[in-house]
Amino acid sequence: MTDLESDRAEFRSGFVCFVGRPNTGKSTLTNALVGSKIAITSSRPQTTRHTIRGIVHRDHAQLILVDTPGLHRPRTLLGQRLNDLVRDTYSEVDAIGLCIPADEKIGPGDRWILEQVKHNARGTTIVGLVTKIDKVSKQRVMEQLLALSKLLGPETEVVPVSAASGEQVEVVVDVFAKALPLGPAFYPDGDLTDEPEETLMAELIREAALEGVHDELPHSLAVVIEEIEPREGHENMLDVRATLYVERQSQKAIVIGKAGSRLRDVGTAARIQIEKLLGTRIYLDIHVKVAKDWQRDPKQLGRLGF
Ligand SMILES: Nc1nc2c(ncn2[C@@H]2O[C@H](COP(=O)(O)OP(=O)(O)OP(=O)(O)O)[C@@H](O)[C@H]2O)c(=O)[nH]1
Repeated sequence: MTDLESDRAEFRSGFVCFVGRPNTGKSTLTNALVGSKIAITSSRPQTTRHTIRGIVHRDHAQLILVDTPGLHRPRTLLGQRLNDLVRDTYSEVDAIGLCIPADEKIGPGDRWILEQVKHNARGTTIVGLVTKIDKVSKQRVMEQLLALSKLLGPETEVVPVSAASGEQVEVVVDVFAKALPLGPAFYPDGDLTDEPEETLMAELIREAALEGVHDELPHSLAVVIEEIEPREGHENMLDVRATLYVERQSQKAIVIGKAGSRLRDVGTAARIQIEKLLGTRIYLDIHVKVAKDWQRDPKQLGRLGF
């Protein structure tokens, strides 16, 4: 065998997802691994909605990261569909990373998620990840690694990592790579995500609209990209028209703000992110509409892409 052939014979590729309570650093770790902002992150829990794949290319492996929304008790049809989606994801991946932040005690929520994973993905490799290690002392990291190892059992690997500082990120890649089946890459080098750009644009607008708002909004907010067109008379500039759906008039007022000031800020923040994503200037026009109880209405859910 030539060197190249033996390299190919050793190549591994497959699907990985990170699970854990809200705010445990799953999206940030995804971004650190992929090296580009593709999954939404925010300081607020439960903002990750769509199954977004980021692709990690290395000489010896390709990891396709599937970012799932957090599991939670379903109270609406949307909640139910999100949970179904998460469970399907568990059973389809090759390896699952259970994220536990270094600065929080392991609790019933973590144990419940582990039960769900074990129940829905028998035989799938589980890796324990102690995240945010930059936030605590080495001693505390050690204690958390031991606690997690005790929870997962002696056969399961546990890895400390900080997505913020980058410490151990490559170790995480290697540990997951080992868990993947031998086989060629699924995606050509250079592809970061197979989500259509429209979905990513909608996510960026949603993320900007959620920044700094209170608990009730996250699940009441959906964004649809209505139209993308080249701007007339402007080379290299796009007109993007988006609709931001809320469920109630009161939420519309929150999103728009006094004399439209908040919506303007949301538009600016989203525009900057979308321009980075597309590498071109855009003119972003966001309309806010009330779609009453869209979370409970199958027809509206379908239209909004759920
Ligand atoms: N210091 C530090 N903060 C981190 C690290 N990783 C994530 N964070 C912060 O923790 C918060 C939550 O991170 P996310 O990546 O959004 O968490 P998540 O698990 O995807 O959250 P959900 O989408 O709600 O499920 C954010 O404020 C991040 O900036 C890390 O390695 N170090």
